Formats: sequence, C-alpha cells, structure tokens
Amino acid sequence: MKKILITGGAGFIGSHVVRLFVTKYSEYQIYNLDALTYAGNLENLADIENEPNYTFLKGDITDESYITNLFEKHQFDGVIHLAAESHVDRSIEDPMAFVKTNVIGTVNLLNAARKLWANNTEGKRFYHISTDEVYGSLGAEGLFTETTSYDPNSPYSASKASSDHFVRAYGETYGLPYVLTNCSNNYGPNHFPEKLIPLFINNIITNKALPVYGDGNYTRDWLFVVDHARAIDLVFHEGINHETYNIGGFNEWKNIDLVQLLCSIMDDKLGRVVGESAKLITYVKDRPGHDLRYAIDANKINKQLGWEPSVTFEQGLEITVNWYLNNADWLNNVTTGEYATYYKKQYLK
Ligand SMILES: Cc1cn([C@H]2C[C@H](O)[C@@H](COP(=O)(O)OP(=O)(O)O[C@H]3O[C@H](CO)[C@@H](O)[C@H](O)[C@H]3O)O2)c(=O)[nH]c1=O
Repeated sequence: MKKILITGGAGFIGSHVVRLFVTKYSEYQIYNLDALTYAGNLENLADIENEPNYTFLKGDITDESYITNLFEKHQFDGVIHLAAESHVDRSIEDPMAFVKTNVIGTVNLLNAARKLWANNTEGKRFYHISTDEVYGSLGAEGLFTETTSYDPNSPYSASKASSDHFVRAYGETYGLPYVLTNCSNNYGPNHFPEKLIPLFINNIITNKALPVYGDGNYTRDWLFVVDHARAIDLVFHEGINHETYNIGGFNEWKNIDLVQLLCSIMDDKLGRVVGESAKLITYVKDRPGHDLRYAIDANKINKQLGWEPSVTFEQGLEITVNWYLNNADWLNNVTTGEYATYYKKQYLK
C-alpha cells in the first residue's frame, strides 16, 4: 500500500486531484491535508469523503512541528504539494501571507520529507505543483518552455518561484526525489469566485459589473482543471526524477474575447437577449505589474508522457457554466458563508 499526502486537497485544483487519486487507486491511502482557509472547502469532496482509502487532515503547512509529527506518524511514500495562496490580487495586498504559505510551508514539507526518506528514497517522490507565472510575461510572440528563465513579477509568482527553487535545491543538495510542474490558468467546477472565469459567471448570474482590468488585451492560456489533474497523475507516476514539465491547454485567449464568449454563453443559458450580459462589462483600473501574456509550450509532457487535453475549451466551458448554474448553493455558501470574509470585502462593496 502506498501512502500519499496531498496538500491543499480541499481547494480548487487539489479537490480534483484528490478525487482522481481516491477513485482510481483503491490500493493507495490518500491523506488530504488542508488548512481550510477561505479557498478550501470540504463540500468540494462530499462525493468521496466516506471512501475507505481517504483521510482528511485539517492542518497548516506553516506549522513546522505539526508537519514533522505528521510525517513521522504516517510515513508517507509520496507528497503531491498543491497547498498555496494562489490569487495575484491578494498577493499585492498581503505579500507576507504568500511568503508564509508558499515558501515557508513548502520548506517545512521538504524538510519533513527529506528527514523521513533520508535512508531510503526508493519509490519515494515529492511532487511540487507550480505555475507558469514564474516565467514572467511574454510579449506577443513566443512560448514558455521548461528552460525559460524565471522572471516573476508579482508577490504571488515570486513566492512560487522561490518554492520551485527550494524544491530543486533539496533535490541537488539532499538528493530528494522530486518532480515539478508549471501549469497555465485552470478553470472548471469548484473554482473560487475571485478568479476571472468563476467571478464573471457569478457576476453575470447576479447582474453585477464585470471588472475587466486595463484594456482587456491581456492573454492567458486556459486549461480545464480535470485535464490538469490527469497530467498530475501521469507526472506523479511516470515523470522522470528531478525533471520539470510545463502543462498548458494550447488555448490562448485575450481576456476581453474570453469575457465576450462567456457573456454570450450565459445569455443563452439564462434566456437573456443577445448582448444583455456584455452590458455588464466595465473597464477598471489595471492590476499593478499585470503580466501581458502567458502561453505554454506543452510539447515535453505531450511527447514524453503522452498527455494532451481531453476536452476542447467549448466543452470545458459548457461543463463549467452548467456546474455553476446547477450549484447555486455552493456559490452562495462560498460568497456569503463563514469563509467569505475576503470575498465580501473585495467584491460585494
Ligand atoms: C479577477 C480578475 C482578473 N482579470 C484578469 C487578470 C488576468 O489577466 C486574467 C486572469 O486573472 P486571474 O483569474 O486572477 O488569474 P491569473 O492572475 O492569470 O493567475 C491564475 O493563473 C495562474 C497560472 O497562470 C495561477 O498560478 C494563479 O494561481 C491563478 O490565479 O484576468 C480581470 O480583468 N478582472 C478580474 O476581476
């Protein structure tokens, strides 16, 4: 039996990874460690919470002694580390929260794994999930590859870049067996409505302004979250030690074009006249240090591990929009419930 620790498993991407591992690998014991901050939500895992190979642990990766004891107690064989503060706008307001969770939290986990596996690294693996934002901003041309230099611009991406460096340093210095992936923008069910797609779906439903930063001509590469989880499964099991893989959707959209598309889908779903939702588009002050364009060259994971997205953007958006329309309670809980303090402050002014 393998014991796998998944950190941040109650969050958006983490919950999809936990579900995939719990349902696909009945021979593994999956431990989901999550601090249940505003973005962590056990409702995301209600369908698998009683599975015999699943254990939820409420805890904080910044708590060094808790993490040390946890590793001693459970003797994990693998770690899939997704716990992170992830929202760029929040990092601009409170960089230290990002240093604590993303840097110190990651180093706590690395230390615990290194100690636990000091005498035998056979079959052990530390998998760090990171972001394409560590590479900084592209101009109109080019793609991020695994050899692109790091050039982070926001406190969020600086914290993730730092954590990536720590993971590689532990590989070089202590021989820690690791793999690392840098992924583009995810979307899909369970995404907290502070990020572009779920925020705008929620605002269209509730007839609130759609705040497009700057001129809206910023470009992101969008990937359906379930396809990211499939990639994580593949890299965890078949990725080569000490290697990095970029994961992307081969799917670039300018923000304003994406928002227009979303508005037309929502008009259709909500039975509104064509153009009704787009009237909510409001250009607002730009995000400071806003990266112009992210675009991933996902050829390495495609060629070496045979991964590619399983759904088109149209299919993924259809699933996502339907999920939000069918899960009004989830949306209501995260925007008005006990975890919603930040949300209320930011978006319900
Ligand atoms: C929330 C919000 C965002 N935007 C813009 C900013 C970006 O150009 C684009 C997407 O913004 P966000 O949804 O915040 O995502 P972004 O900053 O690209 O970062 C995401 O994607 C990254 C991967 O690229 C992840 O590492 C981050 O955790 C994740 O938050 O939309 C708006 O124009 N208005 C908004 O209200």
